[in-house]
Amino acid sequence: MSEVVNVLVAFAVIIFLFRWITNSGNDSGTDEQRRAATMLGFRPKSVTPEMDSALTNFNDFQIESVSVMFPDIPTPNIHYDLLRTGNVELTTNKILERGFLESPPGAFHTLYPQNSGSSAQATRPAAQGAGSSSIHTKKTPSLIQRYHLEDRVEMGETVEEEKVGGKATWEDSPDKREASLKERKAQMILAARHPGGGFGHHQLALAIRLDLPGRDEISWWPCGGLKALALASLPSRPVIPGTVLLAPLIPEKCQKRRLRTILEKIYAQRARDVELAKSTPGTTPEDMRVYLDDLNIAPTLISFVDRLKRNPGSSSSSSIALMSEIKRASPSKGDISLSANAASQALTYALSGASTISVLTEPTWFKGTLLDLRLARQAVDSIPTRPAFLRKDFILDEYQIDEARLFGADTVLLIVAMLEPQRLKVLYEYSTKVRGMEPLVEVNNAEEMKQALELGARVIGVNNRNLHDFNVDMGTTSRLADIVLEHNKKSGKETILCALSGISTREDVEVYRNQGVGAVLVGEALMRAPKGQTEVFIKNLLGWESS
Ligand SMILES: O=C(O)c1ccccc1NCC(=O)[C@H](O)[C@H](O)COP(=O)(O)O
Repeated sequence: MSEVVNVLVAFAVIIFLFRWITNSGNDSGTDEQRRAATMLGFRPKSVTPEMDSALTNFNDFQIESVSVMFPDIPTPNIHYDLLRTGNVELTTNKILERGFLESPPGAFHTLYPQNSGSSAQATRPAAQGAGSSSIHTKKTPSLIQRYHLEDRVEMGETVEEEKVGGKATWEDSPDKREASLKERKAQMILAARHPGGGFGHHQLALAIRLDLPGRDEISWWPCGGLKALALASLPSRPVIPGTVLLAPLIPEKCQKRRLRTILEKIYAQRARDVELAKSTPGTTPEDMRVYLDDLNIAPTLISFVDRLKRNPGSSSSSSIALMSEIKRASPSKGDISLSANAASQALTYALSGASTISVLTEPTWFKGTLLDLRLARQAVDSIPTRPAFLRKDFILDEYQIDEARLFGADTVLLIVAMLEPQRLKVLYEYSTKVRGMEPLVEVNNAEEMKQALELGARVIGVNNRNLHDFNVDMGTTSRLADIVLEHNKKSGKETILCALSGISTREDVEVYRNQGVGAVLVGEALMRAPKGQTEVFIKNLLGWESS
């Protein structure tokens, strides 16, 4: 009997699933939505009309809401993330937690081409017909009206900022909690409104909404429930009154919490740099495609992996290759060698036996450029076994991989700590499959190492420097070396393990050599070698004196 019931239940579940799947297929929207889903690889969420707005397009409103709080984040990134989340709160949370949002893929720009006109135009899907956008014209009450604060405003009530910034207390009954919450909201509105006699309406509305993910959760929100206000205080241009007005409300501890690490700052700056380059005539993504695919004018490519296996010590059983870096400055050390000439430095490295020349092309913190890469490459181009060139940068977009190729790189750096797994995979595949370059995948711990191995990376660099706090721990590579050796043994693969950062002595190199490390990347120590002594320094460092 129970078997019959089981079969009936199973049958009912199958029918239900079948109907659900087929119905959701029917619901799956217009041709444009289906096309967008196919091109983006996920079904874009329609944007919900969740807040009052004088703006007529909800998409715009949501993007604008995030954008005023995070002017550092490029608008396309915000738009792309909102298509995934469909929700301002989820997107802002993501920015708070990670400090950045991924750049959208090329398909996004085809669907949502940038338009110099109104933001409404700029953010609407290209495929969408004029009549399909939502028009929201309803006149909405102000925050003062919505929270019934007219009388308090009339009476000239003021609220001290410190009072608002205090920690939320957990009241012992639902009624008291409700009342306390209501009062907190009222105080936030009054405090924000009072000093300047006005505030950025939708910004504050958003702050209040974010402050209440669920009534019962308020006591667990960070910073005493003022998370949203902390958002509004992130470094920004003070264009909207609410932004400057709200900033002083943030308790000091919250401000500290929200300080971004250097890696996050570099990411945000690089994302802006990429958007600028993409929108500059002559270097648009389409121009890059023409240079690389139609005209085929990128300098010739060599195999990074093969080149790493060849070095002045390759005849010995424990050979170790050198990746020598051109690095004028760094966030941790400031200026290192501002007068360095990339071309002459590259020639010296090549003649000293380097397998790879790593060129830092990041301008703001490292004082490098793509021109350095191009000239360094040109300086050694006639050497028959020239070193491979690594574009050492903070790669977050396929566009930078195209730039790298065009300026003469044979490989690019992909930093696991900086990229979401899916994005890392996309960039890895783009580099290998589309541009023919095996990247150097950088990791800093066992979790990231696992990710790099799952990716199938053939060259993995362990950075001894923690890019969030600059701490250099030379044992980092040593601790992770076994994972790679084990992986190689099991898989029969030959993943090359590289040690990055902090290497300056022969002893450093010897330790790694004995641990099966295949290459060391050295920057500062080489850049600081006395003039004319770089070649001697390298030969001594790698133990190549007799070669
Ligand atoms: O070098 C830094 O201060 C730094 C800070 C934040 C992100 C990256 C950073 N450096 C990039 C590197 O990984 C190094 O340039 C490279 O490994 C060489 O290191 P070193 O030999 O110590 O110059």
